[in-house]
Amino acid sequence: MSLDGLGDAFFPASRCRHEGAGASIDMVPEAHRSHVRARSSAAQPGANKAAAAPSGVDTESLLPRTPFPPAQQHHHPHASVSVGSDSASPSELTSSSSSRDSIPTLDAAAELRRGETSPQKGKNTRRAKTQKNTKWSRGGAASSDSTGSERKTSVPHAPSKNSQSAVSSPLSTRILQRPQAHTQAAAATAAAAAAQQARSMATSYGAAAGDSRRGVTSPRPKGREAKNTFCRNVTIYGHCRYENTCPYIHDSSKLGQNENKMKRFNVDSPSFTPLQSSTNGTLTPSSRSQAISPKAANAAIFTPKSQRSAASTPSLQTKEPAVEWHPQQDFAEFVPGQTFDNQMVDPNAQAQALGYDPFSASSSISAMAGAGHQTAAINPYAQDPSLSGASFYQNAGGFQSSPAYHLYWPVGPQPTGLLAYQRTAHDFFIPDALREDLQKKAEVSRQVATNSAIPPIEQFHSLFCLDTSPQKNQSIFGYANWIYKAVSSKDGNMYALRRLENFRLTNETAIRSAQAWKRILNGSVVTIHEAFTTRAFGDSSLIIVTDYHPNSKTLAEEHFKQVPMGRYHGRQAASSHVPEQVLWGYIVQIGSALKAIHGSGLAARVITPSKILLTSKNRIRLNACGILDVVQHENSRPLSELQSDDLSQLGRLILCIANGNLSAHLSMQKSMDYIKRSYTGRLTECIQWLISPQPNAGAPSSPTTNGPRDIDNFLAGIADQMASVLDSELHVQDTLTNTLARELESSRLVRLLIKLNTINERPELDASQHVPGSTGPVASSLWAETGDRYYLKLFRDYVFHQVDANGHPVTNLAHILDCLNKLDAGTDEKIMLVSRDEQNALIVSYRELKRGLESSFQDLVRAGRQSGK
Ligand SMILES: Nc1ncnc2c1ncn2[C@@H]1O[C@H](COP(=O)(O)OP(=O)(O)OP(=O)(O)O)[C@@H](O)[C@H]1O
Repeated sequence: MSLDGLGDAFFPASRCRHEGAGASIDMVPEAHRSHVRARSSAAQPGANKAAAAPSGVDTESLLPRTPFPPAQQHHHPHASVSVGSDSASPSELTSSSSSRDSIPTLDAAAELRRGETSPQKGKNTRRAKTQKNTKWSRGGAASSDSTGSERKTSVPHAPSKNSQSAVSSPLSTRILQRPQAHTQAAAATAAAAAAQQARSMATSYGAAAGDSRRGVTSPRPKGREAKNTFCRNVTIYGHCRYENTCPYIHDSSKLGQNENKMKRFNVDSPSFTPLQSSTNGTLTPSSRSQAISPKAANAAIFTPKSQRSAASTPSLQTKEPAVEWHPQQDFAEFVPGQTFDNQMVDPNAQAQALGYDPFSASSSISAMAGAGHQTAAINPYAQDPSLSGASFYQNAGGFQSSPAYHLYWPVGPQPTGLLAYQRTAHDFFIPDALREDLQKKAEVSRQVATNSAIPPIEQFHSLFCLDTSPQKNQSIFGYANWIYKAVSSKDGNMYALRRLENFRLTNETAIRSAQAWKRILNGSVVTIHEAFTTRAFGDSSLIIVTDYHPNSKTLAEEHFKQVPMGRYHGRQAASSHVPEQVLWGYIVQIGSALKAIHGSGLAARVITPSKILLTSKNRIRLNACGILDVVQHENSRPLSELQSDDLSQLGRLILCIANGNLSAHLSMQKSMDYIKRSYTGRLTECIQWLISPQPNAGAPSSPTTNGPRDIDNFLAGIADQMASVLDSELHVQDTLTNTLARELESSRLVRLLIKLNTINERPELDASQHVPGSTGPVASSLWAETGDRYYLKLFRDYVFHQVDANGHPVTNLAHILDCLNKLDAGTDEKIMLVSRDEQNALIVSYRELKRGLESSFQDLVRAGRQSGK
């Protein structure tokens, strides 16, 4: 355990190092060094020469002149440091934890000595030699390589032989820095002792040493120091054999009461050093560079104050390597909303917190300790099986109201002159017209008739009548016909069922003629699936099953609508001019349909405004094809005649639409005059060619006029218009593709929101479920309120619950989209998350948040799988 992190956390300025005196400075923990330097500098400007001495300078000779004794001046094996303990200045730092001093100075002591005598030698070798030859020698006579500093050596009650190498080095090193007066006294006392006695002391280390050391007693600690200093023997050996006489504290609880209540900040303040899970699953202290930054995944567990309890968690002490002794206080769990004082007076709770490591529960989290962002292991776009059960239907089973089409409708003029990076809210969503069209289709598709008396037919159920008028026109098929929307129980799809009332099937082959129409798969033809007769309606009805195109209307409804109410009831609505491009679009689409139909040896036979569906803007489909083949099976005309009639019907259709009059073909000359006046000669010529009764009239605008009157010749004549229509359709396709790509972005954010809401404030999942191999008691903190989840909770507030300076809600769509997009990308940008009680402010990056989101969600998925087993 290094104190570097702690030192950095509280004393960032102490990071600067003095090159020349590195050995001596490294003896002192970072925090102490900073303080000691400050004090020394304040007391005597020249004091810092020791620290600032260049390499090669005899730092030892400088040390005794230091007016203010360094932190290691304690005469006692207790490594605790109380610098300037008689000062109550808040800026003073008091280290009450002896452990902090002991371990970091072990190697440093050797470093110092190596620098003094034999820089070439290895650390361990040098340290052993120091202990053997110089440490316990007194007066210099007994030591062959005693130095001035070593003659000052004085170690009161040494702990034990076995621990000599581990403990004596730092002690001896500290003695090097004793004040001049004290060392001189020690030297005088030592000079009075015989060399044999000195050797005996060196070998009988720990045995009745107190007597022999009385002559060189260290200065007794000041009362307040002793009160505030924990006995090092207890911390190292578990007990102090001199407890009755030892002035230091042996009860850790008293330590907290005596000292920590007085000093809010000191080097033993709760550590911000995160415990990182290494690859083998053990905890290691974070590196110096990571001391204060709250790395989301690996930082100490965050437990809101309200969630924290003293419920025990397994101790980490048993996991620690024997040589790395960690003071319990160093591993305090960071609890938002909890003051440092509270943590300090409860060392047991902190010790219990050591063993609790929610992060080791997830293998994915341990991967976070790595420097790389291991996103490859997690595919955020993969379909989670846990999500597969989600309903696709809005308001399914609940109250159904009309979709809120107005939600995104632009109010007022659109802003102009936006810069390249500026967007309006509408830029993030699909165009309003398309969205409304799709939503209406979905709404119409779900329409059901309550208390419907329409019976199910074969596999079709939930029949819903699509007819808009109760008056049925029998002129087309010779039968009254109705059309229903129905759901097939075979495949669950919706179909349109056209029923011809009172149809009597006299010839079986008649109904088989519908089979040929099943092969017509053209984008401009409503596909026929089957035909059958039924008596489900109480009569003999012919049923033609076709594709269902929700929210479509006929060309008759589009261009020849009747005014339904008022004095104009029944009258044809005033015609509006139909653009020529629309007419060409109709011609090309129907031409394409006829090409497919005629190519299959069939004829459409019904090309009339009421039997052509407009399924979306300018998108038409021939409807009710093949019905006449069944109904007029025995009175059928020659195919060539029927196919030529298809072209004539197409001509009349365009003529009527262009004139805005369903009976325009009855006054041909007048209607053609209107066409000539209102449209180009190219369209006029095309219409004339279509309605011309001559069988060999050539092709419209074709170089030769001798071609046959068929669909191929017709399409060749309008090739230029077909290319134009094809190009506009390609543009439409591109636009839709871009819209789809934009929606893909929205679906990304929806996935994020799903995960975020699945994790946030989940009440039932306890953290203890995710500690693999945990034998300790049940963790007290709720899963959703700790670790990564706590960050994510604060992030949710940051994104959605922002308020302005007056506390009013901020509903900034740009902010929300910005945050979610950055979270999805996992950027390195850092944000500050503030707890709701404003007692904690955490700085995290989107990258860390993303890792936490993914790992937390994986925790949930795993927990769900486990419960399913
Ligand atoms: N395959 C279909 N999919 C969806 N809606 C359809 C389908 N076929 C027809 N419709 C709708 O059903 C309604 C009635 O269609 P239909 O073909 O009966 O026209 P109509 O105006 O009633 O003509 P007619 O008076 O000659 O029966 C129209 O609004 C039409 O849009």
